[in-house]
Amino acid sequence: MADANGKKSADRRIAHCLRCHKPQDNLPKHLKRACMKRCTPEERAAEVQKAKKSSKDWIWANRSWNYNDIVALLPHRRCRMALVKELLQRGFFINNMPYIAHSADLENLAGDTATTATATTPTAPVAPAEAATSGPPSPEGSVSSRLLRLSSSSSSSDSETSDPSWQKYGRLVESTHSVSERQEILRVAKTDFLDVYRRLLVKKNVSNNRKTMYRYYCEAVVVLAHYQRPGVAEGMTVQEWVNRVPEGRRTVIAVSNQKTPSAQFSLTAEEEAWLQAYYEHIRPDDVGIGDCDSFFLSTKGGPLSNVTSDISRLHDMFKLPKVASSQEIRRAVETEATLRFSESQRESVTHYLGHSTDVADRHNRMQMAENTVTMAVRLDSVSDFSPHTSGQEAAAAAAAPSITRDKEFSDFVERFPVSRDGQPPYKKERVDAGFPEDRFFYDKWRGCQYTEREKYLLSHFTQRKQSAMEVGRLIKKEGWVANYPKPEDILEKWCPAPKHIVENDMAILKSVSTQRWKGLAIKDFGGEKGQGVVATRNFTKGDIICDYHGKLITAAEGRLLMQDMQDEQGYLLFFKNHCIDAQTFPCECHPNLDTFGRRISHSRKDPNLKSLHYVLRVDGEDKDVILFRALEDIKVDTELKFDYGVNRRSFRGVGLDLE
Ligand SMILES: C[S@@+](CC[C@H](N)C(=O)[O-])C[C@H]1O[C@@H](n2cnc3c(N)ncnc32)[C@H](O)[C@@H]1O
Repeated sequence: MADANGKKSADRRIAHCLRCHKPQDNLPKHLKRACMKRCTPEERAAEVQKAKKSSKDWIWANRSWNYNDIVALLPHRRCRMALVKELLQRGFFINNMPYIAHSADLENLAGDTATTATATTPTAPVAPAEAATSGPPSPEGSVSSRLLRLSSSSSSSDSETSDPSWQKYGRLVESTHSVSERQEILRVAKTDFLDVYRRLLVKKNVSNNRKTMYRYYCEAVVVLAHYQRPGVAEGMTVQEWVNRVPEGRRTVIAVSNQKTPSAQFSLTAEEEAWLQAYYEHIRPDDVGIGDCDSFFLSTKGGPLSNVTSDISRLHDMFKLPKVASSQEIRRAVETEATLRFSESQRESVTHYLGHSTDVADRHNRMQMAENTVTMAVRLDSVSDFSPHTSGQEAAAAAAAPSITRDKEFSDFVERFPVSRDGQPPYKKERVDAGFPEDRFFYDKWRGCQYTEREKYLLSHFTQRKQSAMEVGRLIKKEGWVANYPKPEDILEKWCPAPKHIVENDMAILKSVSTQRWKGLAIKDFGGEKGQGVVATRNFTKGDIICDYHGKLITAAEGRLLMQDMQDEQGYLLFFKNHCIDAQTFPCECHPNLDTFGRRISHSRKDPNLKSLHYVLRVDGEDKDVILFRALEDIKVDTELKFDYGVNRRSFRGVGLDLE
């Protein structure tokens, strides 16, 4: 130990002088000669202690950065990567930095600095504003081959590749991601998984294969994201699931069965919702005659016999190399823990990983739940699974039922109302307002915004399903740069609008009023049939095509008119106790137009339109309107036809398409 007089000591360590801020390899000597030469030995000794404590505290608390915090501080990627590079060069550690981000970001950074540090195909962007979605696995083979590689062959790369800090960076990437590497399947399969999840929530059809993939993924969450033995997923019972305990922002599940030592792990609200979706929407289909009590069921209805193989199959499905054993991932976690945590924390890690059989006896249940959550949160720093939830993912999460945090979130949105065009609050604002500093509410807020934007986009397409390009144009017009649905997703979600929406849709009201309907043309078919209407663009089933324009009279008046026409229906359309009379051409209100509705032909055998009654507020008045909806997808050039509900007599016996 160095003493205050600066005598040589075996324990002399470099510490910064807190007065001149310079590093000193012999601080007592430095203080005596420079910064505290007029002070007493006791004062210098106290200063040395203070400086040492300061060094120690700094190392404990400040040498490691969380990549997510850097993202919050520096949303702009270039600035962020410059800081990341600088921090790494200065020997800081950065946790939660997905290696995929390294590759892509480094590539960009390399561009900035005219280096050719090569990174293989990035599969997912990572920053929140950069829409995190996992793409297909890189064709380049093994996970490690996809880790950052610094090229040494390129001529222009010399400055960077020979820079030892870059090489150090490369090593760092490889060494810090051994756990996250093993979790790659969770990232790669997540988009597909969430797609099934959303479908389950809205009760859309999901194929059996996709359901199986979903179950494999849930098993992988338990084993790869929560480091549990496969036996835990195999042995977990419905009873144990039902009795899960909410604890803070997480949910704790205790599993005790003969297959494996007792285990307890904690899921985030999102993960809980995923497993609940399996439980509610997939598992019931697999329950066999035996009514097995296991939470996860094989498709034959029995308990799972080999979760390791299931996870392996999940890797096959996404063309990823076979996963390492769950034993290995737990070992990797322990190694990380050795580097990062104190001794007592490491002991808790061991318990969390289920290595100890006496966990259940050591604390009461609540205490255990609390410890489990603390441990799980701590272990999050080891993993980079789900570091960023994209808007779409967050929307799914926001829609998901959760037994935790709902109340808190309503306070959050009261404080930070969700708006279609606003921004979620920064971390500082969240913390200042008394909310947790993690991203849970932030992500959920973005999820709600995403849902609002989705609704907004869908509301624009009441009359007909647009093309992806048209949706894209609207998104661009709104000026959204992140957290918005893909046009293809909007198209997939599109469905014919319900009556009350149609009746209040401004675009439809306008077309009814002006009689300008797009995508239609009147064509002369000649002969007895005369004129008809053809599509000049493709329509989708459910699209509103046009109305039957005419004068509204009573059905009795309509029947009188028919008698005058020898029972021919002509241009009269009956509905309920009413009739629309379109005999007069041109009509008084549109003297220069040949309106489409009255020209549409009849077909009982093969109609592609259906007439429906609506009450629209046209020019300030409620108006009974007959709108035509497409009964099927209609291709360009197809003749439009609806069932007049008439017989041969009404066509003077010449109806071609009559029964
Ligand atoms: C509402 S109008 C349709 C437009 C009419 N074709 C025109 O040229 O103005 C109804 C009349 O069209 C003719 N029509 C409609 N559908 C037909 C069909 N499938 N075959 C033959 N004539 C048809 C009948 O003469 C019928 O009375």
